[in-house]
Amino acid sequence: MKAVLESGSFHTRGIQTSNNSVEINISGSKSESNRLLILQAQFPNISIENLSDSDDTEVLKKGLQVANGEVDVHHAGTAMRFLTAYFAVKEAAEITLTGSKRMQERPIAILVDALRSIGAEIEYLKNDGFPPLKIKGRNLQKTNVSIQSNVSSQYISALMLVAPMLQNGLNVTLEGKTTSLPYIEMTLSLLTRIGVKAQFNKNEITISSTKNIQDISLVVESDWSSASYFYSLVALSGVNATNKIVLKSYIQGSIQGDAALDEIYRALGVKTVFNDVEKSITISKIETRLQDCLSLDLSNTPDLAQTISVSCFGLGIACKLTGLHTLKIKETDRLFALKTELEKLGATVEVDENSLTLKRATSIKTNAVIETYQDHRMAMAFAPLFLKTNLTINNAEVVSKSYPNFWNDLQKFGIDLALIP
Ligand SMILES: O=C(O)C1=C[C@@H](OP(=O)(O)O)[C@@H](O)[C@H](O)C1
Ligand SMILES: C=C(OP(=O)(O)O)C(=O)O
Repeated sequence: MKAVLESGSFHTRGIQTSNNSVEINISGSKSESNRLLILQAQFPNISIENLSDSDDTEVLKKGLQVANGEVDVHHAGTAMRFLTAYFAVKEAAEITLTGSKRMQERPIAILVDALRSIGAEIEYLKNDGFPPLKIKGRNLQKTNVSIQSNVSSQYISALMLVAPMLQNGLNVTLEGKTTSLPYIEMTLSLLTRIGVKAQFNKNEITISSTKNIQDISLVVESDWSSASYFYSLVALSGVNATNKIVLKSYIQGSIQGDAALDEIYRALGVKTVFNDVEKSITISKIETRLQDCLSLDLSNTPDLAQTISVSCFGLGIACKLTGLHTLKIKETDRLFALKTELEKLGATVEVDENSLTLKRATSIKTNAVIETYQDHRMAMAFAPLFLKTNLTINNAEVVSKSYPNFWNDLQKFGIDLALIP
C-alpha cells in the first residue's frame, strides 16, 4: 500500500515476524517546526531542514502567508495559539482566525486576556473564550504580562515567540503550577539558539526586542512523540521477534520533553542506544522483570499518556498515570476516549480530572472496533495492539495531523494491514 486513503479503517490480516532490523525515518518535530516557522516569519534569514510533514505544520505555514482575510488552522492547537499572538502583534494584519468544530471548543481566553492586557485588539466571533477570533494587528508597547500557566503551555510559548517583535520586548510572569514545562523550555532554547536574548528564572521569563539576527541554518530533530508508537510496538513484541528498530535523526540531549521515552520505556523492556555519529537511535526488546504497576506523573509529557496506557494494557500490567489535567482539552477528551476504547478490549479503567488508573488485564478481547475521535494519537496509540489481537481502527486517516506516513511505516514490521474504505 502506498498511501493512506482519505478515510477508512484499518484492521489486521496477520503478522509475520522477521528478524531484520527495520529503519524508520520520521520527519521533524511538529512542536519545533511550528516554533521555527513563527520565528522565520520574523527573521527570514533562518533556514530550516527536516521540517515536519504534519498537517499541523502545513496549516501554520499556509496561515503565515495571509496578511488579511481568513485563516483556518483545522485541528492544530499550536497553530491556533501561536498565530493568535503573531497576528495580534503584526501591524496592519486583519485576520479571522478559525479552526475545526473541536478547535472552537478548545479554550483560548487565557492567551487572549494576556494579549489584550498589553494592548492587543482581539474579538470573539462566536463564543467568549473560544475561537474563531477577529484579530487586528497592532504595534504593542507594554512590556509586562502575567499569565496563568496551569492550563496549556502553548499560551506561554505563543507570547514568547512573538516577544522579539515587540518594541520593548516582554516580561512574562507565570501564575500557578506550570504544566507541560518542557515545551516552554523548548521555546526558550530555540529563541536563544537563533540569537534572541531570553531568560527563564523561577516564574519570570524575559525576552529582548530583536530586530535582526545572524544567518542561521537549523536542522529539526525528528519527532519524539511520533517515536513513542515504535517504543510501544517493541515493548509489546517478543524478546526474539524482529524488533530492532532504527529511528533516524534523533540525538541525545533533545529539547523535546517526550525524549523521556528512553527512560520510561526502559521499565517496559525497551532499550535505547544512541548512535551519535549517524544521529539515530536503535530501540530493541530486552528481558526485563516488569513491575506490577507502572506509576508515572506525565505533566511534563502529556502526549505520551495514550501510548503508555495502551502499552501497559497490552503487557498485562497495571498503571497509574497522573498529571493528566490537560488531556480533556486536547483533540478530544483523551481521558474519556482512552477509558471507552480500552474497555472495549476488556480493560478496567478509572479516570478523574487528573489521572487514569488501569487494572492489570489477563486477556484482550478480539475484533474490537476502536474509534479515534478525530485524534491522531488515539489511532497511533492503539495500533501496536495489532501485535496482540485482531482489531479495527476507524478513521485511520486522522494520523496525518502529526504523522502522515504512520501506516506505511507500521507495515514495515510485517503487520499486514487491510484497509476498509
Ligand atoms: O507547545 C507545543 O508544541 C505543545 C504543547 C503541549 O500542549 P499543552 O501545553 O497544551 O499541554 C502538547 O500537548 C502539544 O502537543 C504540543
Ligand atoms: C495536543 C496535541 O496537539 P495540539 O494541542 O497542538 O493540537 C498533540 O499533538 O497531541
